[in-house]
Amino acid sequence: MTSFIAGLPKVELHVHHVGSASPRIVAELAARHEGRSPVPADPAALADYFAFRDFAHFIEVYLSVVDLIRDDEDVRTLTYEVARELARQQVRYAELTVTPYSSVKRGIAAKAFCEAIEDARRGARRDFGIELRWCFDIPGEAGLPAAEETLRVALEERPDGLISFGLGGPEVGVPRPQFKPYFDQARAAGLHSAPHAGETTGPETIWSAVRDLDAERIGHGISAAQDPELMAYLAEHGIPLEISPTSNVRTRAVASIEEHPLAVLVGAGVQVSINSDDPPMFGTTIEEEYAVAARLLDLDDAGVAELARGAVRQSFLDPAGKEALIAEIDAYQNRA
Ligand SMILES: O=c1[nH]cnc2c1ncn2[C@@H]1O[C@H](CO)[C@@H](O)[C@H]1O
Repeated sequence: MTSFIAGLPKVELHVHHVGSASPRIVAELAARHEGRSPVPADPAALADYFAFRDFAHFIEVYLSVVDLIRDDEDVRTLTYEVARELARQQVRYAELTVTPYSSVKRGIAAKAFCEAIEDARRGARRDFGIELRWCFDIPGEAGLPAAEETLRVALEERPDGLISFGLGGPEVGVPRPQFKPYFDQARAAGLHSAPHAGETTGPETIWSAVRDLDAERIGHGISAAQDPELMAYLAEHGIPLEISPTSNVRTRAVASIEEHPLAVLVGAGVQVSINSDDPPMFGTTIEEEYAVAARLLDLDDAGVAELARGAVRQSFLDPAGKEALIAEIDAYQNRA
């Protein structure tokens, strides 16, 4: 199964930009800012630094890594290296969650930021054969000013790879309805709606994401498992959940892998994709997440291939791109 997963052509629908920086890259950036950052400059020390007490602690640590990214060259290198690591694991297409607000606030001009990620996108296609798209997310903890700025960068810069609009960060104390006008404008401009909801709060946040933000896909959404009516709604309306099992354990949203609700959601007919979220921070990879999902769902190789096909169908890729990827998965599964 491990080698089947390793060779399987895959897509990633929920993976954060800065959260994907490898320990080597994080340590290199930390060394440049030594004495001015809590992030250790030794890759070996990062594993301890990435042990999270709870979700709030995770966000605190995440933002300390964001703080290491100071100029557009950092953004270019980070993005290109993230793509290299995804492609190495046979990820053919990834929708990367990018938070322009965090970089603009730290002094990187929006235009330079967007040029850097677009350079990396073209370079990654040329050098690694991977297609990247962007989900620009509002960091929820920064509230409406962040929503305003994220929408402005999305609409004014409109990088070619931009495909969706998101909302991340903490959910407690960050009600979703306040973001409705921003999602409405993003949707009107042709962007897909893919907010986080129900990662650290209950099903009511997912209902709100669906009703107020017109969500077409939900980041995490695991608390839907507590609400049969919501699961039926998500199944009926074809609103998939982007699931990252290890992330939920590492941020302590779920007490243990055995208690992860993935099987409950799938049993209720909800569409799911399997994703890595912030792989080095959670000590995981997309390959490992597929292995965990196979265990939780008791899947054989054919079942795992079907998970990968489901993620392609749920992606915001164009129909021809989806068809090509599904054909590639079929060919891999049926290889001699
Ligand atoms: O699992 C996650 N849930 C919510 N936000 C996350 C997660 N991983 C990374 N971020 C990132 O946290 C920042 C602060 O809001 C945002 O940049 C968001 O993309």
